[in-house]
Amino acid sequence: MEVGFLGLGIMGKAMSMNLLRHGFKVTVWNRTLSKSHELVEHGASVAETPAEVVRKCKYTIAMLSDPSAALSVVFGKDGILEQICAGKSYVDMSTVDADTSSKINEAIKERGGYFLEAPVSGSKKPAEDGQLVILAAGEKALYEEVIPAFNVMGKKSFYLGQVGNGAKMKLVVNMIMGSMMNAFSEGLVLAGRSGLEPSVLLDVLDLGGIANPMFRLKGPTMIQGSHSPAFPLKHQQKDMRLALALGDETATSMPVAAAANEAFKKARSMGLGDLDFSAVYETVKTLEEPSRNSQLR
Ligand SMILES: NC(=O)C1=CN([C@@H]2O[C@H](COP(=O)(O)OP(=O)(O)OC[C@H]3O[C@@H](n4cnc5c(N)ncnc54)[C@H](OP(=O)(O)O)[C@@H]3O)[C@@H](O)[C@H]2O)C=CC1
Ligand SMILES: O=CC(=O)O
Repeated sequence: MEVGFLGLGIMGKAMSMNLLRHGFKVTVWNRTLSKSHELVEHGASVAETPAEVVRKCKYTIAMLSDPSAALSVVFGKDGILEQICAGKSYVDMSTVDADTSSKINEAIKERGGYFLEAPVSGSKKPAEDGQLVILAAGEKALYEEVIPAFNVMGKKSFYLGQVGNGAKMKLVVNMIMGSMMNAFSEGLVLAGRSGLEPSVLLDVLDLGGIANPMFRLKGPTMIQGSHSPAFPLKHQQKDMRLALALGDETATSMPVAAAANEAFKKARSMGLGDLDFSAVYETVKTLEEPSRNSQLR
């Protein structure tokens, strides 16, 4: 199967590498050309524009940062719309909102093409290991056609119905994850400030009913103050923002998510946006400092 792949960031690089490893013929495009070099060493071809990828490939997959990137690659100069036509398909795996996905779907359908949204749950390591959870929605026939590619990139694919449902499911999941990360960060800080050993807290958590892979994976590095990016904090904040907008639309009160979003915004304002989203821990530590200092004075 020949596929195009747009966006070779943390996720796109790992996902396209998996496709190559499993025998897919892959043509890649990335805004910053240098990121395609490693893929080329592993057998990928490079295209100069998203339009060129679509011209060459029946199926084009995208993994881009946010709604504005997703829209510009479709609607911009040399974008997807310039070449999409009957018999060609576009699968956007970026995390965006339902409105963005719907705009893309309508434009592609107008030109006779097929569209599937398919955001993923799982981070850098699951992407490298082909263990993502794929949340697809849109053209059912296309979903069935691209299952071989999904099976390489993920451990489980869900088909969720009409376009928008994949985006919504992903935003709900990441809203929960971002809120959990904030509670976890506060717990680690609280433990330390209470004279407890944060590493022991990790052991206690891991044996109880709220044990989870995220605490297990991120806890030890967070304690060390190391936040090498697997899931960049700026993207987690984008997801909180989009989830809160979904909450606005559906009149869903989400005070916990709103507070978590503020913490991620604070972290971005501190210049931590390109670090892992676990860096919100540093914000919690900093926010605690003033009252702590005044107590010490
Ligand atoms: N990292 C993770 O753990 C996960 C991320 N996601 C989601 O996947 C998507 C990608 O994430 P990730 O790989 O981590 O992000 P990165 O920041 O590592 O990569 C973003 C990609 O988008 C491209 N891009 C950004 N803006 C534009 C633009 N205006 N036009 C064209 N290309 C653009 C970048 O190109 P360039 O190299 O030129 O900057 C890069 O290829 C996001 O939507 C994220 O929320 C979902 C699950 C897990
Ligand atoms: O979107 C991030 C993830 O880990 O899933």
